[in-house]
Amino acid sequence: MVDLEAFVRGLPKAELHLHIEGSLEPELMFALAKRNGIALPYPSVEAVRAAYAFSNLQDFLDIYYAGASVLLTRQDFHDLAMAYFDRAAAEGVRHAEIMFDPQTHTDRGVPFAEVIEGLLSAMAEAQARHGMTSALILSFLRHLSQDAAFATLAMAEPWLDRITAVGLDSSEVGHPPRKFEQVFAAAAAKGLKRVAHAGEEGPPAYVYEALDLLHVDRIDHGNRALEDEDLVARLAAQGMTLTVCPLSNHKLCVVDDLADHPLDRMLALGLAATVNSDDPAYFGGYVADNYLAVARARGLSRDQLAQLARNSFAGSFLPQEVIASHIKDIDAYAAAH
Ligand SMILES: Nc1ncnc2[nH]cnc12
Ligand SMILES: [Zn+2]
Repeated sequence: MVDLEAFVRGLPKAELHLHIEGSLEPELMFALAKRNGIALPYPSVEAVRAAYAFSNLQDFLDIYYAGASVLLTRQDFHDLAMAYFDRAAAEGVRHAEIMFDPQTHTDRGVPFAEVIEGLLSAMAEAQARHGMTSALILSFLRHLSQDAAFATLAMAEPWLDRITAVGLDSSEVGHPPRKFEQVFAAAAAKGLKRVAHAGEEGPPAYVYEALDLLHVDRIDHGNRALEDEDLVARLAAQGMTLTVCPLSNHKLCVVDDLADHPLDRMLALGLAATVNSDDPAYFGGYVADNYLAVARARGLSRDQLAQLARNSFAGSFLPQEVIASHIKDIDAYAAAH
């Protein structure tokens, strides 16, 4: 029997909650800053890492947006995404649905085309190099206006056939899903799927709004849904996928201690929970690290880990027959290990 780490790394997985800007490692941040002649407010890679101590979501977001300022050209976005795909492929990720925040870049004068063309070329290379499939989720920044989100959707128009879904991220409290009801309806009318961060720091009411007003296909995080029994029952009955991010939850103080993480409680309640890395360069681990950390902290069984991996494909936007084939691979892997 292989050890737990080897089991987790070999387990076929999909990653459903990954901000590509959050995979910018300090080493690449420095390399891109140099390439683009940008001065960073940190003297070294070690100083950047030392700054990654957060007491809440906003603390993190301030540093995350500052870090993204080194990304200027399509080559930068390509290199960023390739670094993620290479790492993810090496730890058993067969499919990744990655979020990107166009407004973080277009508001600095970086053309939308530079961002998306760099990401799309990396996605094609990941398929060729690793046989890894991927999809793009265009995320609106919720601290900005719905009009700004509409302008972003308009910019994306020439690429809509290569964008799978829209998402909603950034500062949650004070920016409820209802603020984006019309732009999500417009995205749905264009055939896009919908996801939204809800219940990370925001109350259960925001999860209800994501369901009832944004008509989401997945909830990103969803931790605070556990405060409302009726909501839990509804999410379970609907089979709504929750993209849970254990190391992020710990680093952003959504949970005080990983030993108190509710992941296995979610599974026991019948929720379709999955494990994801959110912003791996900032939170200290990629997806396998998240599986491992929560498995150790909560004493999860290999059956539970395999269930989480099945949930990741079942909650993806892949065609049903492709999902079924990945789940067959997980069944065979779990039986053999
Ligand atoms: N965990 C998170 N919550 C909200 N917005 C984000 N943007 C990047 N990571 C995020
Ligand atoms: Zn996130």
